[in-house]
Amino acid sequence: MTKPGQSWPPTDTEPAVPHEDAPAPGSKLGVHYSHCFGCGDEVEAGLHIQSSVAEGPVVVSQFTVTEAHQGAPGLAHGGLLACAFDEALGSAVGNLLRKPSVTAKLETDFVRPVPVGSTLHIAAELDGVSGRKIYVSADGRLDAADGPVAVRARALFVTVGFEHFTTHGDKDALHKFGVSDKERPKDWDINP
Ligand SMILES: CCCCCCCC/C=C\CCCCCCCC(=O)SCCNC(=O)CCNC(=O)[C@H](O)C(C)(C)COP(=O)(O)OP(=O)(O)OC[C@H]1O[C@@H](n2cnc3c(N)ncnc32)[C@H](O)[C@@H]1OP(=O)(O)O
Repeated sequence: MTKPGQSWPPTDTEPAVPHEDAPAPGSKLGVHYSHCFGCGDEVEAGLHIQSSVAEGPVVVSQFTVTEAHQGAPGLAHGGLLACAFDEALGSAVGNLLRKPSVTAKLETDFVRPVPVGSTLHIAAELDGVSGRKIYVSADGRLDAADGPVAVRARALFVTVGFEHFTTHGDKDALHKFGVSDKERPKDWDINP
């Protein structure tokens, strides 16, 4: 998406201001969908990422690499690491801005190998908003919040209407996300 040295975000943006109903710093974030490969508790070989809100427009997540996540023997698969970042970045966008949004572009830099048994500490920060476009980036550190950086990611999310999920996915998507028609206009900004 961006070459080394190119500025980020790649366009003029407004600051990303958390929604007034966004969970407060310190809040633990629950599973957004039990069958989500990133966070769902009903996906046995999933990533089981756990996230919470930090200070600033930041969400911190932990992902522990298991044998189910290998590429090379004893090492995490790069595509699964990208998946972990998609989830962590999406969690920051969805929970802080409370706008239904999807990943349009995801860029990852793999800086160090990530062994099975290690825990990635991912800090995802909202970098700016330009209309429907939300720019967000993250660092993943090995085994501690101040450990060495193993993976970096940058992404563009694009805000969509809830019909994106009900039209292209499951007609009961809203219900499965735990978003009721009644709360939707108040709690979710769907007309950016
Ligand atoms: C999941 C949300 C749940 C919500 C409710 C519960 C919340 C719980 C809280 C939180 C947890 C969430 C955790 C989830 C984590 C995982 C997220 C994923 O993996 S999502 C699946 C993968 N992504 C897709 O399947 C998208 C497929 N693509 C599309 O549907 C479309 O292409 C879409 C919507 C991205 C854009 O299509 P258009 O027709 O609506 O809009 P156009 O005009 O094409 O794009 C808008 C702007 O974005 C730019 N843009 C679009 N794609 C771009 C790209 N690849 N690179 C650069 N710019 C791009 C365009 O140039 C345009 O910019 P200009 O307004 O003209 O300045």
